Amino acid sequence: MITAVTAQNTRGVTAVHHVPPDVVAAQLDAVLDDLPVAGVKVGMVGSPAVAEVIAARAHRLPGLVVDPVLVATSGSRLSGVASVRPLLAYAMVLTPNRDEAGALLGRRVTTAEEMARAAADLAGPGSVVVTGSEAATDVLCHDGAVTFLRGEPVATRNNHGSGCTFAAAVATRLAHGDAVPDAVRRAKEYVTHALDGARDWQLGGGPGPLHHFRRYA
Ligand SMILES: Nc1ncnc2c1ncn2[C@@H]1O[C@H](COP(=O)(O)OP(=O)(O)OP(=O)(O)O)[C@@H](O)[C@H]1O
Ligand SMILES: Cc1ncc(COP(=O)(O)O)c(N)n1
Repeated sequence: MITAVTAQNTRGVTAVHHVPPDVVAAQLDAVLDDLPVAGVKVGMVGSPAVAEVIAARAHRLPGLVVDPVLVATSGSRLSGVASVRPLLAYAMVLTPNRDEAGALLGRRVTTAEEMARAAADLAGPGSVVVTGSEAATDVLCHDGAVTFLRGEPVATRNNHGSGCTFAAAVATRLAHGDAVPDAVRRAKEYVTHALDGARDWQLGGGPGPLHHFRRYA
């Protein structure tokens, strides 16, 4: 589903065109009315009206992973908190990074303890992973239990879309029937592998992408 068209490269976002809510609704209905949807990942939403369109169909969106995209790594604002809030109650897994968790809670989320508290406070019926970016330690709150997921930090500047990749991989594993903790663990392994595969790429003047198809290379 296209919710917004962005003009961006490794250095920044230069334009955003928001797709009208009725067109987003039509895209969703076109798929839901015809195809067996097994998993869904929501990234940049763009407007509260589009969030409402998605929320109104939440009962038809299995394995819903919500990545509350607010600001691009390059610093450009992509969405407001009001465009994410209507979806929180429906997320099977919510995947904010520290800044996004902080914006949703209205407080600083920086340290490991703050990440753990944020994951617990954001978790409701669904689970939450607060991601730790280059430190590679994420915090999962699932079924009321908080777990630290320690990864292997990859020394690279190519991390454009690491959070989007992670959330999409979680949704994919859920669609394959994994339980949430397994889906999150496998998604993290995939992201680490994809980051490592693009470690030395020189693409553009800013942070480049991950090697999503490394296993097929
Ligand atoms: N340099 C790195 N080395 C290892 N793991 C990383 C690195 N950077 C990010 N990760 C992992 O990638 C996943 C996505 O988290 P991250 O915090 O980067 O998301 P994000 O900030 O929302 O990403 P983006 O906004 O760039 O899409 C997490 O599992 C995190 O630990
Ligand atoms: C459409 C869209 N969605 C998400 C991101 C966040 O990714 P990043 O933080 O790596 O810039 C982005 N830049 N653009």
